[in-house]
Amino acid sequence: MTLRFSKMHGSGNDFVVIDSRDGALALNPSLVRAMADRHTGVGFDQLLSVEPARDGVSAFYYGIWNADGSPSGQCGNGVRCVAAWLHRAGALNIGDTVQIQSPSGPVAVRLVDAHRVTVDMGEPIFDPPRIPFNAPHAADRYTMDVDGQALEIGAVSMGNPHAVVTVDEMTAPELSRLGPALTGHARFGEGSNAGFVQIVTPRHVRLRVHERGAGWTLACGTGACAAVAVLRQRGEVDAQVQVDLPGGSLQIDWQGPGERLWMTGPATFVFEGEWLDRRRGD
Ligand SMILES: N[C@H](CCC[C@H](N)C(=O)O)C(=O)O
Repeated sequence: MTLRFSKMHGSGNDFVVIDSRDGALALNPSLVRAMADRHTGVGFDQLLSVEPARDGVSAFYYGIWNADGSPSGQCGNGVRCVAAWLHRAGALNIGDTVQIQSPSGPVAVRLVDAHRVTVDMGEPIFDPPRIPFNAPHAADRYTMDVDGQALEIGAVSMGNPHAVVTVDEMTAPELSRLGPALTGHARFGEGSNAGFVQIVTPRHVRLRVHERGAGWTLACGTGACAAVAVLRQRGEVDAQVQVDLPGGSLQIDWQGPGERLWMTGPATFVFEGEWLDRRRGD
């Protein structure tokens, strides 16, 4: 079996994008894990499949698989790459706005240029059962035991679950322990992406994310959205925030509760390739 793919990244969060607009692609966790291997496979944080829309109104559907083979509901850096991929495939023009269906619902993308995309990510979700996060009611912060340490977190969904922790130092050594512990914390029923955010000014933050299903990544688009949503709900950042991640910067715009959140950032092509899957002997 051979699979053609595009290798892309959004601020260093890297992807394999596969064209399944004919709906023929049959992925499974073991194939995803094999392709994700950075020694014996192609290597990626997530695999994204471009498929026919399933809701009858979006232009396309896109599927999201983490490197460990688990599915996700949303991928901020990934949907920007899908938009740029569609432009390169001749299916989307610069300046156009088009709705793309994700596993957690539709988002609207607009090509600013061939390598920069703005996404209407919808409204952040703070209602615990919809994150899902185990709490009696929604709050702008929760204190919980993480690996023996009392940690104050924010919890929000951007179509996928996020925990957000404010830190004074991005290089704090305990982050390497707290990241995985928070990602697998039992209060997040489906796991979480764990973001550690330092407020530089109300319009500028730094962020590192330990992603569910992928580990520490160079950037996380929904993580940037989640961090701004949590901090803005607390009144600690402005409506427009630059989020600096290890792999690059994203621009997040959110007026506040009840409003939709917008993310703008890059989408970069790296190479085109063909996956020669010899595991089946073909
Ligand atoms: N690891 C995430 C999916 C990818 C999110 C991230 N790469 C982004 O850009 O939003 C999850 O399991 O929910």
